[in-house]
Amino acid sequence: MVETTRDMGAGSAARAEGLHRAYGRGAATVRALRGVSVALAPGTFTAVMGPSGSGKTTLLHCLAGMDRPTRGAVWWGDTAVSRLPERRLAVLRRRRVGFVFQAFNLMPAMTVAQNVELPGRLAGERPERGRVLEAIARVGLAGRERDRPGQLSGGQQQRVAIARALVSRPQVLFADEPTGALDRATGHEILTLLREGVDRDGRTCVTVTHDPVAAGYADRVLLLADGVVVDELDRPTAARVGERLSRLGG
Ligand SMILES: Nc1ncnc2c1ncn2[C@@H]1O[C@H](COP(=O)(O)OP(=O)(O)OP(=O)(O)O)[C@@H](O)[C@H]1O
Repeated sequence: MVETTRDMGAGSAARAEGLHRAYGRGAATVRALRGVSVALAPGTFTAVMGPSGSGKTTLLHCLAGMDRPTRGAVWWGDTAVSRLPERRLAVLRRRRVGFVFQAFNLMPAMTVAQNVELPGRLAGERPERGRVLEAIARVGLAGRERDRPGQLSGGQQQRVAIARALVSRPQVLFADEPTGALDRATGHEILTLLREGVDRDGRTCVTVTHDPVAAGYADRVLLLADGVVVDELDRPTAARVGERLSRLGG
């Protein structure tokens, strides 16, 4: 197991210390994470890879405050996320992190702008029109604010989902296989957009992917197997990632 201690401590945008996450009880217990420690330096792009069932989504959900570890701690800057009561966590999560899913998860009856506004509205806030338009423009969809998701291509729908995640100006953007439902060329556009957010806006980005080419957009790849980090690659190329993955049987 590789302990990624290099960036530990203050200064990380987010970090996990000794994360364990078990599902179920007794003989049926699944140990999805078995002691994962990772630190995400601000303004970096990390790809999380590994065989199916290795714990990638569980790690992302724990780091994003969407799931609670059974043991261990998650930090966003100086804030101990895993100890926050649910309501405070919900408020902080909306301000500090964004999340993008493989399946876009847009509301089909709502317009692009309404989808982007939705998280704020659900939190009882009045949408700031300027911020909403800025987020939509940032993902290259200026002028499409009144369209419904059904009028957009898959790649454009994922852009809307990214705008929705970015409207609160989060420090960390988590993406779980954001290109998994897209063809390669469209996936490339989405990854370029995520990369630009890191390079231009200084955002921290973490993405789960099965695709070595997608991992090549990241600064660092973490390889998971059986709930632990087994390897780490800096400045990955698709070829090197593919080679390491095949060693893992993933
Ligand atoms: N809510 C849950 N209840 C029970 N078991 C779960 C739950 N979520 C995940 N697991 C189990 O935890 C393990 C890790 O799952 P996880 O989804 O994190 O893996 P993954 O690496 O993201 O897999 P994939 O690449 O297939 O999406 C798997 O054995 C999975 O079946």
